[in-house]
Amino acid sequence: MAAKKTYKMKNKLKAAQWGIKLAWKIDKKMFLFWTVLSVGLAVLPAVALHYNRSIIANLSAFLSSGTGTFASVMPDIVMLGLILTISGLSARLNDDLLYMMMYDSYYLGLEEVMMDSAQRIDLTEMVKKDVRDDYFSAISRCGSLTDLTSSGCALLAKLASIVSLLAVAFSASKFIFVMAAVYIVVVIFLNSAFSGKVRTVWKELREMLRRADYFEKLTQTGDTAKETRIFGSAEQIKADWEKAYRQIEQSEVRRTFGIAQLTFLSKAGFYLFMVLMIVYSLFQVAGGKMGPDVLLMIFTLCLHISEAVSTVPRSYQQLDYGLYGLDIQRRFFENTKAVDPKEEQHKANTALDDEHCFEVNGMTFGYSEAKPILKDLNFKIKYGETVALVGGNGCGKTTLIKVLLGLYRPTSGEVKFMGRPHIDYRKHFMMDKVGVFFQDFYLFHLTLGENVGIGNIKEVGNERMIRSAMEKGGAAKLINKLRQGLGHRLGKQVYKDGAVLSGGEGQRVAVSRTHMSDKDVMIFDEPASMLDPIAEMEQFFHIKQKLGGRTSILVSHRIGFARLADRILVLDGATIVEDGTHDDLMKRSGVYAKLFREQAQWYDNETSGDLRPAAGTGQ
Ligand SMILES: Nc1ncnc2c1ncn2[C@@H]1O[C@H](COP(=O)(O)OP(=O)(O)OP(=O)(O)O)[C@@H](O)[C@H]1O
Repeated sequence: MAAKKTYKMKNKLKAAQWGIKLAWKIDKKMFLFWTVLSVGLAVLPAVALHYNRSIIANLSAFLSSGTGTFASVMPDIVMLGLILTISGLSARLNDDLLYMMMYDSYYLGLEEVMMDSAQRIDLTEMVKKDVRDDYFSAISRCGSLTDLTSSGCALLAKLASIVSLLAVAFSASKFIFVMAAVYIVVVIFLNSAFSGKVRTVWKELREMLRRADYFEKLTQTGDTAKETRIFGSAEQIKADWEKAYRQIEQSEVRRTFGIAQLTFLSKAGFYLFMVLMIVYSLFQVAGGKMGPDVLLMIFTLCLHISEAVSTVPRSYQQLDYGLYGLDIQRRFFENTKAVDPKEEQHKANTALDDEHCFEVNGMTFGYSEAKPILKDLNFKIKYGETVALVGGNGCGKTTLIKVLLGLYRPTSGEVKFMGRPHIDYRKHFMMDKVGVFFQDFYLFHLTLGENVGIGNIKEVGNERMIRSAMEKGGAAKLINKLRQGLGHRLGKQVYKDGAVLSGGEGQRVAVSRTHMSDKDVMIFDEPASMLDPIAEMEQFFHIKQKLGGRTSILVSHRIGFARLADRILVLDGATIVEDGTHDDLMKRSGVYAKLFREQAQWYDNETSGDLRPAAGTGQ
């Protein structure tokens, strides 16, 4: 138990250190300005109280016995006004105001840091579910740095205020000082005990809210409505939502009850403290040991102490919550392999091998250690060679492409690109050398032109190049079809008038994006799987032209596309079972020849209108 507490405390301290360093890097002036101002304003009430005592004595002497002139008490009146104004200002500078003032710098600053860091995370890590969960957990807490800076600043100010008020209390009465100190310790103890409990409940609550939100949206969004309506799964989903919601209610009750208990105890403590102080002071006045000026000062002092102490819980909880989020972020970014920008400068920017573009030696890869998707692969691809990857669904073709591109690191063995492992190159080396079409392409909510143009980011505004790429990718007709042509935005999620493209149209746009780039290595992974047969042939024709002399890798279930290649690699059972030219593999009568003959049969039968496979058709 004690070890667990020490571990938690250590992590909190590390998170605080990490957060302060980050805040310092993002905007140190903001941090310094508000800290100095808050602490400065926080000690002013104590200073004011100190002077207030003599001011009150002078004013009461002038009012009750006419001691002095109006002009002589004038500075005291002005001073009293100033003291009241400062106290008011000091009270206004609370957590909410600080959070608001720091929001722009630290909330948005942390979001930027997250976006930059995410770019450097190894994709092999990102496909792991626990890493992805941790990542979402980290990025959904971008307020944690603002929590730390604003509540940290507020707590520092409160601490300064309490210490300075205690000093004044000490000078007025030792008894008052001891009572105030006891009161402060009790309130702080209560808060630290409760805030841990409230945070645990809040953590559970977040998970439950996420789950309930998921089920709630399932029955309501257009994307899933067709499945829920046609298959009648809405009742099942609703039951899951109700279950998640019931858990939320129970959790909310516990959280609210915890906060109510804390508030009650804090308030009760405050009244008890005030009553004790007043009774004590009245006895002192009655006994002639204390003047009315001291009584007034003690009363004001107690109010100030209570105010400072009563707002500590909120700042403490916010700070604690911020540290919790920062600790998740710190651990995620410290434990996840990422490229260090400093290391970049020492990396290579030139190829090492002038014969082979890709070299794969004993390479094994799996999304989880237990189940390799690719096992002990060995092959080389020469510069200028066109290689087709062929194999059934799920055999690992797309995965192999991603490993060849260095997006995923092999579990064992090695992959070299132009003579070196990917990790040895600077980040931009691959981007400058490779143009790729992924079968799981993504269309951004940008304009049609930009969606194509980003294939060659330097030419993103070059309309002539975009139009030419769209001709080759078979997407040119879209320019006239969409009301705003190249300037029309895609996607309905973000823009009201965004265009929704069909699967085939989207694929044409994504292939056009690949035609934008003019790279040494071109990779096409199922570029025509959603196209009608004529468009498919056109696509293959333009790709063939594009390949001219470049190193290229083609993936397609259409054997006709594979025939564009100089060499064919057949994947089956996690390994390469055949490697050779079309003619070699047909002679071998293995997996490739079987695939080829089966596809040819269906084509022959389709043209004859008979869909039963015909026997004996072949090459
Ligand atoms: N991100 C991922 N996380 C876990 N497993 C994955 C992931 N992506 C793919 N897989 C698994 O890896 C295997 C190979 O997938 P891959 O997409 O490489 O096959 P493919 O040969 O390209 O298939 P297809 O011909 O259907 O496109 C599949 O069994 C798939 O379930």
